[in-house]
Amino acid sequence: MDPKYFASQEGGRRLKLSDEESCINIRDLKLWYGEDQALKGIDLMIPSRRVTAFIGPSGCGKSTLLRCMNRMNDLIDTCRIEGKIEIDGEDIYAPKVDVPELRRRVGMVFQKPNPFPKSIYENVAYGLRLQGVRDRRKLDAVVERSLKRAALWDEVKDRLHENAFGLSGGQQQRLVIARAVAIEPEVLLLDEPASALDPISTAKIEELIYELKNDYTIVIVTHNMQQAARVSDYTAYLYMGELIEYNDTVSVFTNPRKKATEDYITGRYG
Ligand SMILES: Nc1ncnc2c1ncn2[C@@H]1O[C@H](COP(=O)(O)OP(=O)(O)OP(=O)(O)O)[C@@H](O)[C@H]1O
Repeated sequence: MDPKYFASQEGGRRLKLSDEESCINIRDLKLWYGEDQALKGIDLMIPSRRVTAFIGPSGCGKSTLLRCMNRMNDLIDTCRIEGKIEIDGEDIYAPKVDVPELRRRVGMVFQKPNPFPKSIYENVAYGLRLQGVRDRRKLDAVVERSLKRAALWDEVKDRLHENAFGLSGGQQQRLVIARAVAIEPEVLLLDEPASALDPISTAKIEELIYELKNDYTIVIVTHNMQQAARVSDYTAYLYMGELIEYNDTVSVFTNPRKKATEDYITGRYG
């Protein structure tokens, strides 16, 4: 793969995990759905204000691992977790943790855009209204700023009060990202955010991810190897619930340490 494709090559410098400031620390994380173990002792440090991609074959545990980071797996009755996840040094599974507040800090965007059946404006203002913000000028400012952050403002500024379902799929996904950033999270978890979109919308989402990493720690699950190479600074390759390889994206794609990683990224797997 041509090095110019790699976001992490910007400015010709190679990123190094050991130089990074840690945002999320995962230690010996094990997870079961009933009797089935989906994560088998994951150790991973996710750096601040970088993009980290999870890649690996279907069923290897990418989404499960992502969902652990804002405790979305709490919603699954059969799910049991051992090990530790710290965000900014705080154990997110400690009993005192306020889970809704954790989910405000750690926003999530899914594969299929899921705007609420409300206007564009109200979708973005939603989180602030939940927090009790009533001041119209403040809401207006946050809606505008968030839509600009999500590179959607110019396309929707004249129809803010129309229903969000009138937007295209790609616009809806950017709206969902605007809704997530409106409440100022620290981390954005993106679970295959572009896999339901056409190539032009996908390119817009990728550009957006590139912009957003200045302000947020981003973790993205993707099936698309080119996408992982294009958008991420670091790549983790998972296989059957284990972390096989984790390094800066250029190294993983051009000089993987493990044969299993090489087989997967070159398409020789399966
Ligand atoms: N809610 C659930 N209940 C039971 N088992 C689950 C649940 N969610 C996932 N699993 C199982 O856990 C394992 C890991 O699934 P997960 O969705 O995390 O993998 P993935 O790598 O994200 O896959 P894909 O790329 O297909 O989305 C799989 O064996 C899956 O069947």
